[in-house]
Amino acid sequence: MPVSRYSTPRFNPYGDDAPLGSAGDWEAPRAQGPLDATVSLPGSKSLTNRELVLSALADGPSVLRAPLHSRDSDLMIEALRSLGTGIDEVPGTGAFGADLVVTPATELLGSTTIDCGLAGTVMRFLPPVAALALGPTTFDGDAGARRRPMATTISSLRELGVDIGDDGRRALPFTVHGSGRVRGGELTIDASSSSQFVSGLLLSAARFESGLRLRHSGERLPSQPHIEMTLASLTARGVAAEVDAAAGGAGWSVTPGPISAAEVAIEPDLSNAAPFLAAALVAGGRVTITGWPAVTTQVGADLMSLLPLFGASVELDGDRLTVTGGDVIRGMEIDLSTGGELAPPLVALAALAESPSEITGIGHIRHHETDRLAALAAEINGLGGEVEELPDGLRITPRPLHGGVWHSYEDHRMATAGALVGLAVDGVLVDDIGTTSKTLPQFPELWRAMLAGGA
Ligand SMILES: O=C(O)C1=C[C@@H](OP(=O)(O)O)[C@@H](O)[C@H](O)C1
Ligand SMILES: C=C(OP(=O)(O)O)C(=O)O
Repeated sequence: MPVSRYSTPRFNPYGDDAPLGSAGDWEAPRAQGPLDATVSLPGSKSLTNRELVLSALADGPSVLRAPLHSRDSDLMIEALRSLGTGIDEVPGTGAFGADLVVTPATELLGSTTIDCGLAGTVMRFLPPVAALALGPTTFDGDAGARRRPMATTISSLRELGVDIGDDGRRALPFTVHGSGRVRGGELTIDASSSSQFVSGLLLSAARFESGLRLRHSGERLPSQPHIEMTLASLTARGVAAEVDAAAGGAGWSVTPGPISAAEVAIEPDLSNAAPFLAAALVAGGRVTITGWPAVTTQVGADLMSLLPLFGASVELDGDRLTVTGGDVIRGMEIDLSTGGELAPPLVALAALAESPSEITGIGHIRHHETDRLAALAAEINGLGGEVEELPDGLRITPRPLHGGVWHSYEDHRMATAGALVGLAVDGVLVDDIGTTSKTLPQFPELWRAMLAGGA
């Protein structure tokens, strides 16, 4: 199995008792005063990995401009290549590496093993693609990936007539025995633990013989903007994909037909902007992110309304978004069900606020890279904080924090949340800052440049 340039060492957070200051810990820099920084960020993980999949299924070669290059996008590229897709690097138009030319395979071929790492987008978006390939494709990933929910992907494909072996598996590893065709049709699934179950099916559905009429039936549907992103990416490539009005917002249909080749410019990752923008609240001063899109389906755009709730002021000037910290960080009550991936930095902010907060609607983030509710509570409480786990969120009562090891749990957003706390607290040691390579390998440099007032 190819080893990604961005692989981080395997690490069991629950077994680790590394002493303070052990080799590999990253001393989170303290802010020395108010910030005045401009930061440019690499491309969106969610957009890059969707466009890679759609390009591989398209009717001709596509070009991705300024795509993300990180562990998650590397894994997606390697997986699609191993199914026969041509993916070539050409000189980049962005500041963060090569552009990509994606040439679809004449016929997708299985007989391969796909390493999903810890990438939800790889493990949920590619099994339907493997079903369209000829031959067996085995999916596996990190130890943490084997704990992430996959039952809905497996049962969906089985209901659409795809052979996934008969060993009753509900998680990685499993093998999709692709026959080169998927029947498609009507399907009802429970996507309450991840919107990626919906997106994964929709992305391939135009290539199913009957397309797909999909419904969600379950107690909640998290991360709906990510489903809107999937629909928008499909329609931009000429696919008839829409919300099924009859299903009250919890149904979608995709008509069978070609997926157009396209030249697509990938927007900067607005969710990765969260710790940088939140830094202006923690340290004071202001942080500007460049390349902020005027129109986007990225849930990170919600930071424009979320950060003012904590006391920031926000100004969009052309494509530059500036967040300026207020006198204090205010605590607040928010339902974050649409943007669970923004929870780690916002919980870190809440721990540094002047009054308590409750962040709810995010029970599903127990199934992200790690159980983020448990991890955030453990790490903040480990530094003297008071965070209580709720069934679907966290209650955060700010307390004076002290230094110590902040565990990353192989979770990029846990690592960056530790960096945010470390801006305000002496002696915070993030044990695995390298895990930010999942979506933002440049994080340590960009963070130091932000503190130095750089770009
Ligand atoms: O489709 C996507 O690109 C994503 C969907 C969301 O997943 P969940 O619905 O599992 O939260 C989000 O949290 C994740 O970071 C990326
Ligand atoms: C939940 C996340 O990732 P994944 O795409 O692996 O689900 C995330 O990036 O916050």
